Amino acid sequence: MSKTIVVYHSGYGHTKRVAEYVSEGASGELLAIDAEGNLPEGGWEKLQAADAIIFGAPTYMGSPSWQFKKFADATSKAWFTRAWQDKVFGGFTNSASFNGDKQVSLIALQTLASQHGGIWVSLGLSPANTKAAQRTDLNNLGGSVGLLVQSPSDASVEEIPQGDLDTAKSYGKRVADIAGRLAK
Ligand SMILES: Cc1cc2nc3c(=O)[nH]c(=O)nc-3n(C[C@H](O)[C@H](O)[C@H](O)COP(=O)(O)O)c2cc1C
Repeated sequence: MSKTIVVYHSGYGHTKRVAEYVSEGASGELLAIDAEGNLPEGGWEKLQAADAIIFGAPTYMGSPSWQFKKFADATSKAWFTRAWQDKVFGGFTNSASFNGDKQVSLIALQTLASQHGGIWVSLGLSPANTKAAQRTDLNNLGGSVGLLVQSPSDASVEEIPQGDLDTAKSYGKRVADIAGRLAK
């Protein structure tokens, strides 16, 4: 079985809840970036041992949070030795607006994975974009590069649309399944 790590930052808990769904789908392990942009003790070793790494960050002012960016810059140590070459990668972002410039964050995560020589996994779901589509549907936000989640600005952590959370679980499973196939 492949080993997936979901490494994420969350300022107010919403992205953390999304990360939990992604991790559940992947049968993976969560690794939180703290409020100072640092990993806990042993975090880098966990990432090194993973077959798949899934990046997660809230979109703040049109890009991943600065704490995630601090982590991203710190991955340059792994980059120098090509330590993450050919690992499988995925990524997700969560923000308040339906659009909210989430795609900018997602492309930043995809670019980070590519800098490391990683194999990026797309969302792999058709969009639910008909008149009948609802927020309980899978991929109602119509993502393709990776996972998009919308948490309304006045929503509690428990009020994130269920369709987005189900999409998160499905995406985590997809990344882990692909990592499993490549690990054979
Ligand atoms: C500093 C800051 C900047 C934000 N910028 C955006 C933004 O550019 N687009 C958007 O849709 N939401 C934006 N939001 C809303 C957050 O993305 C949203 O509340 C998200 O659920 C926060 O996730 P978290 O609870 O994991 O921190 C911003 C929130 C903060 C605090």
